[in-house]
Amino acid sequence: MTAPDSNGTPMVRFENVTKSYGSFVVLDGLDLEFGAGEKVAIIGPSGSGKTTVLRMLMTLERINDGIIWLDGEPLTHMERDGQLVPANAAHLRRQRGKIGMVFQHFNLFPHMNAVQNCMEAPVTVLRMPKAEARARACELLEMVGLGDKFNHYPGQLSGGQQQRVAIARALAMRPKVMLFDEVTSALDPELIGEVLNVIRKLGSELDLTMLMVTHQMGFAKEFADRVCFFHSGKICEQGPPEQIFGAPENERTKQFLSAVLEAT
Ligand SMILES: Nc1ncnc2c1ncn2[C@@H]1O[C@H](COP(=O)(O)OP(=O)(O)OP(=O)(O)O)[C@@H](O)[C@H]1O
Repeated sequence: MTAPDSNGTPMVRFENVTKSYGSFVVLDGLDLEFGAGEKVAIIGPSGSGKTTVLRMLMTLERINDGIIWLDGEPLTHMERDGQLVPANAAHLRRQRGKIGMVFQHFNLFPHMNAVQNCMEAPVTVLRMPKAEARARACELLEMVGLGDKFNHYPGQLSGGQQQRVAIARALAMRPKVMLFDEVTSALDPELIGEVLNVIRKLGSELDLTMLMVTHQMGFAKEFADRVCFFHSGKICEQGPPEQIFGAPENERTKQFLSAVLEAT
């Protein structure tokens, strides 16, 4: 189902990944691939492990077993004396820069304006010259429709505008993969559309691998090349949106979708 890149290497590969908190197993031997440029929606009930998949990919926490690969290189591991060993903090930091993540809460720096928010990581992490980082920030803010808000501080922006700054900020690191974790959940209903429009635009204009945990089934159906339905830390069913939403095969998928669609 994945769209491999020209070398046939998936952009992301989870290989037998397990994540536990104490005795509670959240991801249970997960095998999963995402192709270069692929748009994937991750859906499933609360607590099924959707966010954990993104957090493990972002290396925000360590996995207990297995390995995650990014663009053919070990993400969670590093090579030492010809062996793959768990990555050290410096390796994780370097790898993390290749992945952009946008969260439910925008987490912008309140004392920085929109341009400064987008410049901060490229300057401090990538050591990008300030003029270049500023030009890139402006270009990205234009792309997310905030060309007239360069000097606005988060407190002067609506939730939807702040989330669009957060998207521009993540893109400023030139990530290979963008992760979106319920990015519209904290927004007032009338602001959701503007953020989804930006994601739609990025999907059509940039050749980025985009993984999205979402409860917006309508958007998932329209946007995703593939939908993965999670249940209890495993993929229960996956396939093109027309299959998952139109003719789901698994009983759990059917139950979940009928409950969600009934509630909307
Ligand atoms: N730091 C943690 N410590 C202990 N348990 C955790 C921790 N983080 C997540 N969990 C548990 O792991 C399970 C999976 O959480 P996760 O956030 O991945 O689910 P989710 O599918 O994204 O759910 P939701 O749709 O509600 O966000 C949940 O039962 C959660 O309580």
